Amino acid sequence: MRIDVVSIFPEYLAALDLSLIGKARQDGLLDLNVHDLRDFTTDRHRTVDDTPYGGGAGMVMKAEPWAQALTSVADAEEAARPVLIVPSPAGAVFTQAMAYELAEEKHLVFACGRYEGIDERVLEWAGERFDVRPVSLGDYVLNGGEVAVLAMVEAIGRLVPGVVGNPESLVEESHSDGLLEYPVYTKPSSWRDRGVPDILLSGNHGKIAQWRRGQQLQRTAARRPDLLEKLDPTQLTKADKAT
Ligand SMILES: COc1ccc(Cn2ccc3ccc(-c4cc(N)[nH]n4)cc32)cc1
Repeated sequence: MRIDVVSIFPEYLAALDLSLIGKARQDGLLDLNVHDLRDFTTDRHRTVDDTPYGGGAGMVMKAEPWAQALTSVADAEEAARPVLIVPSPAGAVFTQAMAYELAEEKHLVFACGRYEGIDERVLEWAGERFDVRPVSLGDYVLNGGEVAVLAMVEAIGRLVPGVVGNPESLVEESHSDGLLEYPVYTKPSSWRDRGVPDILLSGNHGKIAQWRRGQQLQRTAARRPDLLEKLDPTQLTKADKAT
């Protein structure tokens, strides 16, 4: 998978050189490139923003530098249009289902806005070359798109085959089956007078799986009842319903 990120703070994305995503880049599983939007300006001051039409506080990101930057990353030979993900407070909320879907794409481009956002005409213009997706990280306000891109690249990148050493670990995790994950424990078995649930020490893998599933359902009901309502009834077994 090829990933291009455009930002006026490319150093913000340095975290993508680390850990799992960093190793995937070294291994050639992710062809990840970060671009400085200011490299696509033509004036001496490398201007990327200006005052908003209609007035109001703050500045708006100018269209032309974005058009130059996006044109330079849109590989003309590509058969399918790359997906252009534009983090925005006004976007569709990013979910694990979206991460799975985007992990299938060959080329993702992320446009990190700042200030009060990007001139809307960029998203309209980009629609000819890209599958444009405004995406929100959640219902809270950030100062720009970079934090959202770090989160999305990690969530998507880890689903690309070969990135996570043991694909098994992707199966039983929060949101992969629509539920929150069960509690986990490790040595020592007694820590500051707190023990580990006996079932986990029993070696009875069937009972352990049953207990873990029950924990998932209890946690989801307590912390995220909205997820339970979304569950397809066929995803709940008779035993689940008895929990
Ligand atoms: C009109 O309201 C606002 C307009 C812009 C901003 C600052 N800003 C500029 C670019 C940008 C990109 C993404 C986000 C963002 C995404 C999520 N989930 N929260 N905030 C914020 C962003 C704040 C608020």
